[in-house]
Amino acid sequence: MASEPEDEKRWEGLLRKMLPAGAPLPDEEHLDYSIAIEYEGPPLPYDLPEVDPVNIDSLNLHSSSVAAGSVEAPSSIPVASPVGQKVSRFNRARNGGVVKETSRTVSFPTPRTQPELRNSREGSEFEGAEEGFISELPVQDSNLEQKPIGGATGGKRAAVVTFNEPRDLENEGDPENDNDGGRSSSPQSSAATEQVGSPVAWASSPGRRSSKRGICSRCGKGNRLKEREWCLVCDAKYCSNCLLKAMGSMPEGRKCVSCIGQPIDESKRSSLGKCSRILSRVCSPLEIGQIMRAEKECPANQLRPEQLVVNGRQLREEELAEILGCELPPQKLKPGRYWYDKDSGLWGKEGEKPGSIISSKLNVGGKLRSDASNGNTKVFMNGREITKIERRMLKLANVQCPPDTHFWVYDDGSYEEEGQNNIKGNIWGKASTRFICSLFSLPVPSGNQSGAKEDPTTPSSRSVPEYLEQGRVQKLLLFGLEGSGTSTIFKQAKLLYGNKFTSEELQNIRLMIQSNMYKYLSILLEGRERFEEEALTENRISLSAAHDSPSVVDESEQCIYAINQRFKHFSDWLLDIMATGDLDAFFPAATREYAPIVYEVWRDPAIQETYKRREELHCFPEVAKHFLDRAIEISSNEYEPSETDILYAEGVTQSNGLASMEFSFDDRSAMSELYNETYEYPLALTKYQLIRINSKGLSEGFKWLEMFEDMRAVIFCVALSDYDQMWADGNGLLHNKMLASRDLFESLVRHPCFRDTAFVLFLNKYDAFEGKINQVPLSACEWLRDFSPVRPHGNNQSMAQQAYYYVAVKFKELYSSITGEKLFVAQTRAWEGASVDEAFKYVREVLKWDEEKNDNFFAINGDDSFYSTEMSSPPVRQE
Ligand SMILES: Nc1nc2c(ncn2[C@@H]2O[C@H](COP(=O)(O)OP(=O)(O)OP(=O)(O)O)[C@@H](O)[C@H]2O)c(=O)[nH]1
Ligand SMILES: [Mg+2]
Repeated sequence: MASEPEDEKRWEGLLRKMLPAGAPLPDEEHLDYSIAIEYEGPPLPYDLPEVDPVNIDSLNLHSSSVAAGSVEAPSSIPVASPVGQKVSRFNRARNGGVVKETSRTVSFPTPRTQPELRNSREGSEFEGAEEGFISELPVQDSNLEQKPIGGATGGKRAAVVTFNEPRDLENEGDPENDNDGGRSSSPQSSAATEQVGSPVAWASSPGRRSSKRGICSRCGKGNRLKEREWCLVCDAKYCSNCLLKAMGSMPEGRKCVSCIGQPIDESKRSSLGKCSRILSRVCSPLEIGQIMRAEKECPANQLRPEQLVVNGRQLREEELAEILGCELPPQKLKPGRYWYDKDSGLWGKEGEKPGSIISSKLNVGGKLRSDASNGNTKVFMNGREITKIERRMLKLANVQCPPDTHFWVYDDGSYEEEGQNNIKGNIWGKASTRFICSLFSLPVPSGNQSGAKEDPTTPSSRSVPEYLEQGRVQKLLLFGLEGSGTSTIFKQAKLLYGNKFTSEELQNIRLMIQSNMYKYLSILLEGRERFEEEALTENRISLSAAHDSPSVVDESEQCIYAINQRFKHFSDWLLDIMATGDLDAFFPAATREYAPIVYEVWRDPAIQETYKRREELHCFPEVAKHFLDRAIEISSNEYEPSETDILYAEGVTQSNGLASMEFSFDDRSAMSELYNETYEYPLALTKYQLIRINSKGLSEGFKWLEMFEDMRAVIFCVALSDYDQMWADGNGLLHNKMLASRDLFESLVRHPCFRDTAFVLFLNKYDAFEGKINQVPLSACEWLRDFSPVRPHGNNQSMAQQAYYYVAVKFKELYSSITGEKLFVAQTRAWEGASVDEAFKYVREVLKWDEEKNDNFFAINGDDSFYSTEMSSPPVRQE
């Protein structure tokens, strides 16, 4: 850890660099807070106001009007200064386009000057130097940032989750106000409210971080892309150069020297003890270890009992100690109002479904109330009326729960009806129930607590404990119209990110492959019948035209689509089975028995002729050949699907199409790679849970979607090559498949569950699209009929690219017309691992940017026309 003398040395060195050679070092008291500005821009169409060198406040400065290309004379220059500070240099050069701060000498920021400093940051935030870089990353809507955070404009969620009333409503909605808004919601004011003893006062306030962006509170230098370290108490933040000077030896973790001893800003509690990248650059791992420990353990940063209300009663000192000291305490406890069921150990935020299961039998807070979680199901668990989602989970777990049922649930999950003294079972006993709980963010007891034996081969039981730590897993819902490629993408992600297929899953996939083989063959046989009939009819017509009499030739002999009697019997048998939907009844027994004939039929010239016309066959997938060529091998008992087979097998699971996996990847973003940031200190990896649902499962009016309300993002998958395909809806009506995809997408975007959820569009099957676009015009889909490609060299690639962008833009326009937000688009070829990997990394970037947008850390000011910018910028990902 840097000692104080070392700090001093560093500081001295800094000052010496700033001062003219040989100048004496001023003592701290006499340091000026001075600003030097250089304007490097083209001649301005107005004159910069004369500056009173003594009092920069005479300028009445605002931001935003001076930027490259701005022609409107601003009433002011984008610089404001601390009240009453001297200007040492104010330099106006006129040969560039931006106002740029060149140097500052600063004194220690005192608590009084920090909020004032924030004003001065506004000016230099649009430096514009990184435009090229920005275009490589998901660019945010420039209009977005002007929206009030969480305002009524349909804006997305603020990144900081609150479950109490915000402290300062006035400032919260208005980022502009936030120049001093930080002050009104500053720790000082929270400390004052705290005296009143209301935990509400400690709620996180989404507005508080608003407009501070990337300007260092100490040196005033700004760069919207560089990271800053925030003080845990106040709104000040520091660049890597100023961090150590401003925060000293950090005896209570990351706090300005002047904030030491003060309670932390509760919205930052979740970052306690988590090292940031910037800190890992300026301190050694040993120092970081000490700082992080101090941050987590020092008394000033601890929760206080009065900040927690449990079952309607504020906690006492010893109760807080009991909760924090128990075997299974609530994770990431924040100030607020909670309910606690001491019999089952269920714990949740007041008015909400249970969030976790903690140790039972703790004597804390008041008595559990029936309306604790605001349920309205008339089903009661230990006296609490449960929520709808809990009731659904119980139903799926086969627990009978008609209205007016009163359960008694114990901490091991066993339950009985009240007054019956007869244990009926264990709610969380089955792996499937725990799986459902994990999908719907309902807690399950941890392994040793539930006593339930976990089957280590099921994905659910392996991953469930991870979900207990709420907030660590980002849920991604993967969805799309039938055949769009969601299961291929899911499996690809599973292979990519180290999730092994369990033996049960492999067995499922094997059966799927074997049964699909018969499906493919039946499509061919049906097509063959049709082609044969057509050929014969044509033949008859031409013969009768030629001879003016009915033909006497044996027609079937001549037709290329004719098959022999044995195959004909087999064909009739198979098509009958397929028609009755009874295929599964024959498996797996029939698999081996019929394998030789399947292979023979497939090799038959009539079937090969039919295969040549596969484009005319409804729902005949490209992968069919891959499997039919190996019919005998696939049908054998020893067959184990290879990775390619797994990918090509259509589907993930045989049953309901619901599949889930957890993964994480290196958290370094493209940004950090570009900045050559090194990770000397291990950073926590973000975990993702990818949930894939089958669109067929949604036939009941999207009822299921309600279960997925807490998704971090929806990944909507569209097969690009579907633009000329037809698709039959539930009523058998045929629609263009791209249109059907669009409509499905629209219903999802409009669905209330996803109002605050980011969307990423995967435009899949680019390979098939590339192959098709020159044969079939994009206008085969009426929605895309306005596509008018430029044909510079008539080359396929550029045509496919143009068409791809066009489709992307159509979806983006649709999305933005509904939400006012930007849709992010990635191109995928699900069969290629690298392509899927890139797409998921893109999702990771989008989520980071989405978070930052909500935090309003970075203000991105960009031109946002769909055609000019988007065609070259990554909201549509380029390959
Ligand atoms: N050419 C090509 N085919 C693909 C691609 N992605 C998936 N497919 C194939 O398209 C077909 C449908 O893909 P699936 O992953 O099963 O699609 P899905 O969304 O799961 O569809 P359902 O299972 O019907 O709900 C399969 O035969 C895949 O092998 C791709 O990028 N290019
Ligand atoms: Mg599938």
